[in-house]
Amino acid sequence: MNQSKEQRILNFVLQNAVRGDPCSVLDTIDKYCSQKEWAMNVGDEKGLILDKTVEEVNPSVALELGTYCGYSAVRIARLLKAGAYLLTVEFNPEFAAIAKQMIEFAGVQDKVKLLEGPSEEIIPQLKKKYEVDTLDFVFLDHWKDRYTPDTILLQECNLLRKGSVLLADNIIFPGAPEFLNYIRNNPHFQCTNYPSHLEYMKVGDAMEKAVFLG
Ligand SMILES: O=C(NC/C=C/[C@H]1O[C@@H](n2cnc3c(NCCO)ncnc32)[C@H](O)[C@@H]1O)c1cc(-c2ccc(F)cc2)cc(O)c1O
Ligand SMILES: [Mg+2]
Repeated sequence: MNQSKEQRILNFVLQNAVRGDPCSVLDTIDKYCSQKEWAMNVGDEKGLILDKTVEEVNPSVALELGTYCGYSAVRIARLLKAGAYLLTVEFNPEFAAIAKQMIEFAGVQDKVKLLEGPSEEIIPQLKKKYEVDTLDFVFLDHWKDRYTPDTILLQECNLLRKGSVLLADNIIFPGAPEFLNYIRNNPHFQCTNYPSHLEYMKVGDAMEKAVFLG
């Protein structure tokens, strides 16, 4: 059975990156996906916006929706302070298995909890089953039509507190128009747009930051 693209990305990392060095894992994925096979990692350009936001928030508890191969999980986890952790949610078992290996190879496994399942099932379990009080930072990068329902669900589950920061990928391409309309017209969120480019391409894209006002 021939390999998946995601398996090829992982193998390229295992063979070319430095074990325990998150930056080398990120650089190696970016090299593979810009030179050999495009993949939907947040990438190096939008990755810098993600980095700056994570550094600004300095979260104790972070959530990511849509792990995929683990690129942004490694990107976020490498910046977390001692004792802080990232919960990342992925419902495709093949991608989850790849991301697990990616996270372990990068050496950030002690800061990352990979939760396998659909976000709409996992979010309501975060308080009781995963002992979360509130979330300091949320990175949305899963199916674009799920950004809004999951943002509503996070509020319904009392997982956001005054100052919680959401960062959403792909505002322009593939686009999340319904989410943009929801979040920009919601008086409980203060929004900021960060223009950029689609990963590994010259196509325009953007990220949207939304601070929960309580
Ligand atoms: O579609 C994009 N991302 C989706 C990510 C999905 C990942 O997240 C997982 N996932 C999805 N929904 C859920 C869920 N809950 C919701 C469902 O129950 N719960 C848990 N996990 C979930 C999937 O299994 C994948 O691992 C995208 C496309 C382009 C793109 C640009 C240009 C092109 F030409 C083509 C594509 C660029 C990007 O940066 C992109 O992020
Ligand atoms: Mg994306």
